[in-house]
Amino acid sequence: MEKANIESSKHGHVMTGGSGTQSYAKNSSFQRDVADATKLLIQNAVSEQLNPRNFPGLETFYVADLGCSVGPNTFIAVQNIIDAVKLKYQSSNDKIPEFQVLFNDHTQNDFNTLFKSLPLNREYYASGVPGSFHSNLFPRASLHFVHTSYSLQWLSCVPKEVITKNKGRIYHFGAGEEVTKAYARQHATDFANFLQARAHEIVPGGLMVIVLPSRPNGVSHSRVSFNILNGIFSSTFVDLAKKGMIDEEKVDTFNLPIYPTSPQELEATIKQNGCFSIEKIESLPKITTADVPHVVSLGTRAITEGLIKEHFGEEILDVLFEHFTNKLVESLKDVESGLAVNLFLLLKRKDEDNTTV
Ligand SMILES: C[S@@+](CC[C@H](N)C(=O)[O-])C[C@H]1O[C@@H](n2cnc3c(N)ncnc32)[C@H](O)[C@@H]1O
Ligand SMILES: [Mg+2]
Repeated sequence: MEKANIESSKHGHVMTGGSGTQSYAKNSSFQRDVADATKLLIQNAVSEQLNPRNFPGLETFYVADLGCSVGPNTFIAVQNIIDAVKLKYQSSNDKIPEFQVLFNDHTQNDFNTLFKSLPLNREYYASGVPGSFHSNLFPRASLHFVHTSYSLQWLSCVPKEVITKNKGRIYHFGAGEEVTKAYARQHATDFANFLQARAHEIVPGGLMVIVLPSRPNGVSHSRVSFNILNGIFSSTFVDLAKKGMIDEEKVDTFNLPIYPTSPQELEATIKQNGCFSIEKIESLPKITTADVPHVVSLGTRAITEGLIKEHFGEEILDVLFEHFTNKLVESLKDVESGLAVNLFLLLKRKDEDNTTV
């Protein structure tokens, strides 16, 4: 029995490193548009919800970006946060603190590329923090602002029961209720662990912004663009297996550990955790990037090729993504006809006795 896909996600699957033509850095313009779309929301979040008086005499303001990858998007998000915090301190006549930014991702993330591309004129100290954000990464009550964008759709692992049930596809969409429910349960468990760790690390009155692809409440998975796209990606593998280019059994045992959750699912876990108040939960304005098949294909490759290489071998990558691009020429309209909802959540850490600060 193949176990590669569980084990690989245990070590943590990372985006394609470096700054070459197939790197995440060069193929994540959609995620950059998401970061740009959050600028105003972050500004409002800080202006309305961050109170410098909660941190009297603060010398250093700690910002963490979780699942930062290699840049440049993380630098955009971090700058948006720092600009907003400076503005808030200025307008309330409080002394502006220094900023320490903690860039987190899995251990295998290409932190070298991240460090080499740090903005030269940055107004913050930078450190890298390796490890999974599903567990504790920072000391108690040490963070003032946590940000995470397009990372919390990743599960810590493929749910065990899916390995044997999800034959003939690499994604939960279309696999039936049982498989989808297993993914939903895994996401809820992972998110609960994520929140527990952040509750330990974020200072009372500290803020957390979570941005992620999502499924609107009550909407079937089949109407969500994110799922339609991954469904087409999944059928690319099946086509290659039919042509004898990859092993059918390998397709059965391969599963993408990603799940677009709904506001309802997130809210239930946040309430259960009890340490955060939900200050905002809303959809981002629609990202209007013109989707072009080869751009979408390259973007998908920069995100998934590490996982695929490990399971199927490097030699299938070029032909797989060429076929995926060709399929998208026909079917990108199906993705575009679905609902593409990106969620913006603003949480605030309650006081030690769990009253809202
Ligand atoms: C699509 S990238 C998003 C990167 C960046 N935030 C952006 O918006 O461009 C998702 C990132 O989340 C990271 N990631 C996924 N699960 C993680 C975990 N459990 N702990 C830390 N990082 C994780 C991946 O390694 C990857 O770099
Ligand atoms: Mg499978």
